[in-house]
Amino acid sequence: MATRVRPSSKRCAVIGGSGFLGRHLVEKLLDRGYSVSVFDIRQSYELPGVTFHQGDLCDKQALLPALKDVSLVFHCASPAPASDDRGLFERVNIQGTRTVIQACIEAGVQKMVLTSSASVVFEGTDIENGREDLPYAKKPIDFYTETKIQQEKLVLEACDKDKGFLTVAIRPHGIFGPRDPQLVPILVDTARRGKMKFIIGDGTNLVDFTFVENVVHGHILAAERLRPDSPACGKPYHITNDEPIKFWDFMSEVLVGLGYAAPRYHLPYALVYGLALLLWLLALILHPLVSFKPTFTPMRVALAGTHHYYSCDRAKEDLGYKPVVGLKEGIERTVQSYPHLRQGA
Ligand SMILES: NC(=O)c1ccc[n+]([C@@H]2O[C@H](COP(=O)([O-])OP(=O)(O)OC[C@H]3O[C@@H](n4cnc5c(N)ncnc54)[C@H](O)[C@@H]3O)[C@@H](O)[C@H]2O)c1
Ligand SMILES: CC(C)CCC[C@@H](C)[C@H]1CC[C@H]2C3=C(CC[C@]12C)[C@@]1(C)CC[C@H](O)[C@@H](C(=O)O)[C@@H]1CC3
Repeated sequence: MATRVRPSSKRCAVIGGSGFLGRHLVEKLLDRGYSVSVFDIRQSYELPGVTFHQGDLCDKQALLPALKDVSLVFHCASPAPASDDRGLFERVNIQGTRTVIQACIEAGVQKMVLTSSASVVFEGTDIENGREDLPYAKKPIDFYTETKIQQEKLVLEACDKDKGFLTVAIRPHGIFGPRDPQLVPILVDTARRGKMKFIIGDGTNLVDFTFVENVVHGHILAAERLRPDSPACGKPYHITNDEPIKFWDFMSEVLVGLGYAAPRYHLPYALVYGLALLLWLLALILHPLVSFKPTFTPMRVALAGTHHYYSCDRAKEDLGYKPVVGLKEGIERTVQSYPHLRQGA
């Protein structure tokens, strides 16, 4: 009888490895002596020690070669939240994740770490020091969040010690850092269009922003601690900088660091949220005739005007997690990394 070769524990695959978080994760894995397969719908760089497989994660036949001899899979692919395309989110985050799980089991993968999001419990109202036992949002604030909830449930439910397939989910919040295509570029674009003069609400709401290297550290700890006897099996973990900051202080530090003025004038939260909702509805109704994407979506306004910070005590206790880069240093390194987004550049 042919014996199955057990994949080497230092061989892993990163699905979504061409993305912002994915590439930082790949770089750290290489530093730690892993050999890495990247599976992504696009290839955005080349690195020695990395094998690229280009394809859609909804296609099992395309995935299987990337998972050959791999014992550990990180799944950090998702369509960008700004696309707000319900069909795409459902296809990739829900059906695609089912396909990823099936492909992993078929390929003999032993561990899977999902990048989920702390937003799976966020409904647009205050969350202060939220723990992982908060219920999933009953009314998720957008299609992205709705499908991230389904995705997390699928992955955690697939954890099966008897079959030797272990899963865990990492829930980061507000990832920022060099090469981020989202937070800093959108912020600067909004400032350049003269729309970052206003503070939504009283400006005292506390939020987690998490430097990308801390998120990577949380993923690797989870992967390395995931064993049949570990409390991490089938569980979600918040990973943050553990330094909640006022949302508008964070925005101001980044803007000022890049040479733009900090927002100064206050607008009532309910007014801005109502306007954002109206604009979102208008964009939906007019979609077949004209296409426009409002900057201030209900999700962004809710994130800008409420408390949303999370406890990472569970990650500290079960995974030995501790942030490796403080918020101040993270902001400085991020600002330095965007010379092309400076005022006047
Ligand atoms: N950026 C944040 O603030 C944040 C916070 C919490 C959670 N997350 C989660 O982290 C993960 C990574 O996010 P990111 O910010 O690096 O995004 P990103 O857009 O930079 O990376 C996502 C990657 O997924 C790939 N991808 C998308 N659809 C695919 C498909 N059908 N098949 C194969 N590859 C596909 C993209 O090409 C891209 O390279 C996502 O799951 C996201 O939900 C992000
Ligand atoms: C126009 C201004 C009011 C705000 C400009 C900055 C925003 C573009 C970002 C501020 C907080 C960010 C954020 C996300 C996207 C970009 C912001 C809205 C996420 C929604 C991206 C997806 C993640 O899963 C969410 C998470 O749980 O971490 C992010 C939350 C913060």
